[in-house]
Amino acid sequence: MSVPLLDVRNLRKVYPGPRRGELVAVDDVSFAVQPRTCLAIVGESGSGKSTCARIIAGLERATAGTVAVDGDAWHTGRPGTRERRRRARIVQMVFQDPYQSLDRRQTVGGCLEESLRLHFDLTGDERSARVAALLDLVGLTADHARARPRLLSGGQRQRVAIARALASEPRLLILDEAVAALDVSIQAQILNLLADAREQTGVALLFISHDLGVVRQIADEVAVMHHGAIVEHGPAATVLDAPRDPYTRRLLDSVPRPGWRPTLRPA
Ligand SMILES: Nc1ncnc2c1ncn2[C@@H]1O[C@H](COP(=O)(O)OP(=O)(O)OP(=O)(O)O)[C@@H](O)[C@H]1O
Repeated sequence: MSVPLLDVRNLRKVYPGPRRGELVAVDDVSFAVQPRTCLAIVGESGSGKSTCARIIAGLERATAGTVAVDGDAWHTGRPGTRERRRRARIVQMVFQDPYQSLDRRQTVGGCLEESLRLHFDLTGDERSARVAALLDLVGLTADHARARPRLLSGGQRQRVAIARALASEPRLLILDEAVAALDVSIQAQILNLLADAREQTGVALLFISHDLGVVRQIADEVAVMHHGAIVEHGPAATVLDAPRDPYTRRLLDSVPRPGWRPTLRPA
């Protein structure tokens, strides 16, 4: 088997807990992401998904364990500026709320240009052409390039956040609940655009979500997290259609299916 793009081994994160105790947020987690594939990490709120993502992206220190990219071991402490920039060429992250991460005073075009300036030595014309190509990739136009985030819808803002993340031509995009705040029809559009981006750029996806319906639409492989540990990991069709672990089954049972009706209990 070829060297994975991302290889996470025995990751552990312990936070100080209540009353001088410890809170084990991530407990001996291992997984790999192959180039050009999508691994989804699913689980309920508090299961440790975001903590794993933040450690891989260098936003959080690991207590123990290793993260290797292309076989190159990454120090799991907090990286310095130069190392952060080097890693940003390889791994980018998109969060749930793009409004928080976009500069409200900056136009969409300005935001993409800034990212390109940070990572590449391009002429003005080359940069403009790259901005146009990125906008096109995420289904936005030159009109959007002149707009500021407050004039955009939630879905459009998330498109901008994805374009900005793709500007550095990363090998891996980590999406942490990136479609959770969007309407179902907008979610579907964003998932389609991620599939197109994957096809066109070859970027691999680490897709973090509590929503198994969404995961079914995008993932090749699924890892299920519960209380900080991975309880099941395999091809998406196997995990979602023939789960072996009781927790995965419970998680799947709680997803509304077509024709599902809420049970009304008397008050
Ligand atoms: N900075 C922190 N300090 C202390 N505890 C933390 C911190 N960040 C996360 N935790 C705790 O670690 C556990 C895992 O949190 P994490 O955010 O990774 O879970 P999650 O599965 O991503 O859930 P969510 O989707 O709600 O963020 C939770 O119990 C959380 O309260």
